[in-house]
Amino acid sequence: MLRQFHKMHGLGNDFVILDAREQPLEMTEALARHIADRREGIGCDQLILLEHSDRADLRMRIFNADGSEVQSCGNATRCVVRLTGAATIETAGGLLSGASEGDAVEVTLVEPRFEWDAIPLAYPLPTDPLPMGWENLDRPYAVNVGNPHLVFFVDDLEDADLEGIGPGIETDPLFPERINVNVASVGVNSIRLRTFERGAGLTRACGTGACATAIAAIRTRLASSPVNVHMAGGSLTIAWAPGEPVRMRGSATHVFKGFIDLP
Ligand SMILES: N[C@@H](CCC[C@H](N)C(=O)O)C(=O)O
Repeated sequence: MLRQFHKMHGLGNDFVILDAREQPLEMTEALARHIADRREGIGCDQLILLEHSDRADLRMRIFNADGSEVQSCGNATRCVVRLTGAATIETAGGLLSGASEGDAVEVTLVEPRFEWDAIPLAYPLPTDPLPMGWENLDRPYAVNVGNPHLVFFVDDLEDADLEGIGPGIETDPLFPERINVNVASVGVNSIRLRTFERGAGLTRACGTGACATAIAAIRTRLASSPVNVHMAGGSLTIAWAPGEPVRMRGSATHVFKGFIDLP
């Protein structure tokens, strides 16, 4: 059956968005991987499936390029708010909200979690920081913002071979659900960030990575809220205070609309 899709991106982190609210669609890991494949399918970092929700304006399901279904995606949340006008969005990572404001979209994600079993880790360890190291990356902060992140603060962003070291950290048995890996350097209330995403590899920007990194920086007083986070694809403004959900503001871009033949 021919289905319409939207290609969108948030700061170069790109998505195929399929709206299955009227016509349900059974998504499998293999089908998601095929659609996300840049040679065989349409190509994207994440496939986003919109479904009906009883709790919110819509339900957003997120599939990484490797086909794995995950809980949250900050950049896609802004894209879905822009595309549909939804004010509330149900995800596996929690209930989110958002609104378009001129060229920008502001979304409120969830309250971050820091406990070892909420990250989750395989066994109890402190998470602020985690007393662990991988090659020249040491003592990351672990933060769950709906999905799991590690944040390494470094002096020189270019020193970290994130592409080389990312897969080993992502799949370390310490992280039973795998993990997203962020490397960041902090300037005067601004952060430079690179992210190796679980199930997708290096991306041009990661919204939840920016949130997790800003939260870790605010918590450790390296930065104060709101803070600008700069990534290869552009910048986001992140606001957070302890005990509150994290807020993210940035662009969401529609690229084109097309049709794909799906079973
Ligand atoms: N690009 C995203 C995060 C997508 C999911 C992530 N790779 C995971 O597995 O948790 C973002 O903008 O937040």
